[in-house]
Amino acid sequence: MTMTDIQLPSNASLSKFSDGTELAKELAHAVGELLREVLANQKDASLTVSGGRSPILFFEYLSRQRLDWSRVRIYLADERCVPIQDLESNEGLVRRHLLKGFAASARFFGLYEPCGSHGKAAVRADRALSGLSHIDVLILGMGDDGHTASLFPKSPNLTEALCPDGAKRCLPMLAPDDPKQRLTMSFSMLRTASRVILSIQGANKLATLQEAVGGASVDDMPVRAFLAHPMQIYWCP
Ligand SMILES: O=C(O)[C@H](O)[C@@H](O)[C@H](O)[C@H](O)COP(=O)(O)O
Repeated sequence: MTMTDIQLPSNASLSKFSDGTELAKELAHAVGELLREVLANQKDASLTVSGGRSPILFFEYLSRQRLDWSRVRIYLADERCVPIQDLESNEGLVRRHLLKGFAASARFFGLYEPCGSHGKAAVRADRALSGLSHIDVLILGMGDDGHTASLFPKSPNLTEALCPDGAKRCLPMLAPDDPKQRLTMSFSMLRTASRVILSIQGANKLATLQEAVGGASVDDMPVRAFLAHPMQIYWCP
């Protein structure tokens, strides 16, 4: 499949990079620019990032961006219900690879704290997000199944989590692979983002994007919910 094969909606743009290093550098530069632009017009900026394996290099480069990080609030689009020390923890990932260098002075708001049950952890996170009225910059990833954040096809609560006007900011979700218990920002929370970048790597995800663009069911591929909104897509082989 060549890059020109994908017919994106008019509100989406696709940028191709030679490899993961170039993508990470360019994405970090672009996010740095976006945050500086927000901070030129607002007293602070909210950045919401996704976890997984591919953002690590992006986080490292983003931490080297020179801006007033003390005015940036960093949130997670989703989290695995594991201790921070667990290598699967997105909070652990952000603390190791992003909250350092110039970005060390940013304020970070984690999603997961052990509190008795998956449902209680989600209620706590939902309350903790009550101070987040809107997202200035949102970085999403995508799985081969078309999930984004932890909005997984077939997960319990998916219908509520995808409701555009849903009351909840965070819900408990189940991933098909371990750790299954996840917390995710809801679509109604994520859709407040003024600037959305989807960052994906590899041929499989390009094929998934093609499938997502070519279909309509958001339940089957939750990433579709975001394709109706302005979005930049960063991709490398
Ligand atoms: O916690 C997570 O796993 C992410 O938020 C998730 O939505 C991720 O972005 C995709 O699963 C892609 O993950 P990779 O970057 O590891 O392929």
